[in-house]
Amino acid sequence: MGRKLSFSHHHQIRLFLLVILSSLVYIIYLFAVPNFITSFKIELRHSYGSLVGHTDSTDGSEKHTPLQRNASPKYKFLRDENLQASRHLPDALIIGVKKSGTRALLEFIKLHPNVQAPSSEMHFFDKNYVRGLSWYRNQMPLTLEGQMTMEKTPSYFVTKRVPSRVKKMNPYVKLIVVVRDPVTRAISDYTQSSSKKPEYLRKSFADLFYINGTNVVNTRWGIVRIGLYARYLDTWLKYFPLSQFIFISGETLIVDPAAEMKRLQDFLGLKVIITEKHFYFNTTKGFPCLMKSETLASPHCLGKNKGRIHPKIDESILDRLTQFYRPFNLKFYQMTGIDFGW
Ligand SMILES: Nc1ncnc2c1ncn2[C@@H]1O[C@H](COP(=O)(O)OS(=O)(=O)O)[C@@H](OP(=O)(O)O)[C@H]1O
Repeated sequence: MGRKLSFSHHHQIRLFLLVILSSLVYIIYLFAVPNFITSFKIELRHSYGSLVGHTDSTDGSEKHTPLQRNASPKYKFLRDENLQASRHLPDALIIGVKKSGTRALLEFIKLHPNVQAPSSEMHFFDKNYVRGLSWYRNQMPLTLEGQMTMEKTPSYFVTKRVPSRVKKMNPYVKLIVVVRDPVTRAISDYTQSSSKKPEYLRKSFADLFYINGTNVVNTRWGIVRIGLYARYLDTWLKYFPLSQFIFISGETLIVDPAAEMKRLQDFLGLKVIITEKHFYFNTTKGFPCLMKSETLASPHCLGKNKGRIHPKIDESILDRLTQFYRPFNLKFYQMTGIDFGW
C-alpha cells in the first residue's frame, strides 16, 4: 500500500512538471515567434538597419535611440565604435531627366561608401508633398556622420511646383540633371510607354508626334515636351544658381561611365572612389555594368527594362524631331556652358 502511494505521488509530480514545462514552451512560442518574424521583416525592408530605433516628434525633429540598445549582430561594428546612425533629408537630388540614365547614375553613385540613397523614387516634391518633410525623411536610409543622403525622382525636373518646394527644404541642395539627346530620349520614353499603356500599341510614334494628320509637331505630347530642357531649366534657375547644378551627359555615361562619375564625385565633394575598376562593358546588353553593386558582390547589370530595344522610327520623323529640338538644344548649351553635341 505504502509503495503504491509513493508510486502515484511520483507520478503526480512528473505530471505537474510536464504541465509547467508545456506552459513554458507555449509562453515562449506566444512571445518569441511573433517578435522574431517582425524583426525579420524589418531586416528585409531595410537592408541597412531600421532597427536602430527612431521616432518623429510632433515638431518634426528626429529622436534617436542609441545603437547600444540594438542587439542585432549587424550593428556590432557601429556599437563597438559607439557610432549613431540617423535619417536625413537629401543633400543632393537627381531631378531628371526621365529616360536619360538616371537609374544607372544612382546605382553607380550608391557604390560610394559616403552615399546613401533609397532605391525607389519617392515622388515627394510632386506627388507626396502633403505627407510632409518628416515622412520624406523617414523614407531615407540611415546615414552615419560623413555620409550624404541622395534621392532620385526624374519627374522633378519637369514639374512646375517642384523647384520652390525643393528650395524650401534646402536652398543649398545639390541638383543633378542627367540629359540625353532629346530625340533618343523621346523614343526611349515612347518605348517604355508602349510596353505599359495598351492605347500606345494602336498608335505609332508618327500618329502621336504630329497633330491630327498635319505636319505640325504636337508639343502638348509629354514625350516631346520633356525634351525641351532649356524651358525647364529656366524655371529651376529662378530658384537656384547654376553653380548648384551638375549636368551629366547620358551619352558619356554609357561610353565612359568613370569619366562622368569622376565629375559627379568632384561636384559632390566626395573622394573619387568610383573609377574604371568598377565597370565592365557587357557586350550582350550593350551597356556598361558594375563589377559589383551595393548589394551584390558579383558582376551586375541594370534590369531588363533598362536598355530596351527601340522600335524603328521613320527617318523623316527623326529629322523633323532633330530640327524641332535644335533651337532649344542651343539655348540649353548656352545656359549650361556645355555643348552636348546633339
Ligand atoms: N549602364 C546602363 N545600363 C542600362 N541602361 C543604361 C545604362 N546607362 C544608361 N542607360 C540608359 O538609361 C535609360 C533609362 O533611363 P532612366 O534610368 O533615367 O529611366 S527612368 O526615367 O528612370 O525610367 C535606358 O533607356 P532605354 O535604352 O530606352 O531602355 C538606357 O539607354
